[in-house]
Amino acid sequence: MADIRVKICGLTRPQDVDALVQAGAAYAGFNFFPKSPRYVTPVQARELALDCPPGLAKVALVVNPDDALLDEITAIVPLDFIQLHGQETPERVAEVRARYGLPVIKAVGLSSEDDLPKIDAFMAVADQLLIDAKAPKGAKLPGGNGLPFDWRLIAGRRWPKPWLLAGGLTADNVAEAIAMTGAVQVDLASAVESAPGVKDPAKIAAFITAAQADPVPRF
Ligand SMILES: O=C(O)c1ccccc1NCC(=O)[C@H](O)[C@H](O)COP(=O)(O)O
Repeated sequence: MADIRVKICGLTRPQDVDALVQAGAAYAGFNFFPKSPRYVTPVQARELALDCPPGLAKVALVVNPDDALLDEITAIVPLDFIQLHGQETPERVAEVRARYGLPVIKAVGLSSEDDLPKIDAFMAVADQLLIDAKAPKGAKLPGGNGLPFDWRLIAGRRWPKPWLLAGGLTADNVAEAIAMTGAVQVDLASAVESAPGVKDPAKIAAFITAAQADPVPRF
């Protein structure tokens, strides 16, 4: 079994936490973006986070949050990471890290080579990066759109900090995505749902099995 760590984003119900634990996920993401079908209030997230056992890291996903929102969330939700998934600057990433004393995962959206310099800029200040597909123009959500980016953009690249591959990953394509990019951590939201915001335990288990399957040797 390959040592691939899986983050599932957008849990909304207690049974979602159970499904992650059963399947062996490494990270559970709680989404605080109000327009998302995966949105949870801080009070709901607290209940879910309290159900997470040690070994399942709890991540708060926020989009361009002000301090008031982060104060509200961090006051009641036990967290292991803050994930910044908007247009935050490197300076804001550093500020959030310092103010809340939590490691920050910064999402970076890619659609072309022009986006690659952002990776180095955020590597310098964030604890981890989440390398995702850039949301299409006019999309309602800045992430969680179920769309992959061209993995060849990052094939063969290596960075000094941990990172997660995201964007349109499914049980059918995750092995190829890992083989092409060298990712050891992967993140997804939509492909493990039966409807937007409703996680499906069978899809979660199938995805994690596929992600952690030993790679087929290529001759
Ligand atoms: O999932 C959302 O609804 C969402 C809303 C606003 C900002 C980010 C959001 N998701 C971020 C994630 O970390 C997703 O897991 C990532 O973008 C991959 O999503 P998917 O392509 O659906 O697997």
